[in-house]
Amino acid sequence: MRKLTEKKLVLASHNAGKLREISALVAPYDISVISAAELGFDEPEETEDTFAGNARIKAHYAAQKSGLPALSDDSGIMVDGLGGAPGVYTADWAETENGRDFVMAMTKTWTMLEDNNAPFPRNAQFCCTLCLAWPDGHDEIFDGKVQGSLTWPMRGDMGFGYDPIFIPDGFDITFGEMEASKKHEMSHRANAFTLLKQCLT
Ligand SMILES: O=P(O)(O)OP(=O)(O)OP(=O)(O)OC[C@H]1O[C@@H](n2cnc3c(O)ncnc32)[C@H](O)[C@@H]1O
Ligand SMILES: [Mg+2]
Repeated sequence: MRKLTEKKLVLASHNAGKLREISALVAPYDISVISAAELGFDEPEETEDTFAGNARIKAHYAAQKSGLPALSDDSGIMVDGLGGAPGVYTADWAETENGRDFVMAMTKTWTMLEDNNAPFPRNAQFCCTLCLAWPDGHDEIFDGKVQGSLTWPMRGDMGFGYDPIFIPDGFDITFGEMEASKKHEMSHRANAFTLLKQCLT
């Protein structure tokens, strides 16, 4: 496993919620971060059908363009009652002509469960794959998950994406109602980051 010796890292994501969370996770280390958007990079097409495949595309693209190591995050929610969907296509489910609409995506997810008469609890897991890639083509991949169940109606305006309908196991609040510092202790992203820490110390 390669360690990060460089003190500067590109965050290869265009999602403001992820950037906030990843920046907070990296903050205790002596590493300065800059996002792909701040560097003016466009978003590469996510053409793979796995989290790791798309995480690799994003991290290698930013590492090549910047000449710096880059960290990407590919993530999504897998709903048991929908056979694991939307999974890798979680962001795609929110796409509209006018940009992403997560209220619409959450409504669609819940409506499909209702239509399927899915049993309760409506279990789901958030998955996150982090990819740390270097300009020479080397990469390290780390996976994290968090189990929980879906609830309706939506609750809370913290977090982002599908957070308002996801209750992590052992809690009675949604990620949308959870303080960021708490989410950073136990989210799919935090769990993947715990493994990635080996590269930072
Ligand atoms: O690809 P980048 O630029 O990183 O940003 P993105 O939003 O397109 O990210 P993904 O392609 O990985 O799509 C994952 C989607 O899954 C959702 N998601 C991932 N992590 C989440 C979290 O912690 N809370 C809520 N929703 C999350 C969120 O809506 C994302 O848009
Ligand atoms: Mg994306």
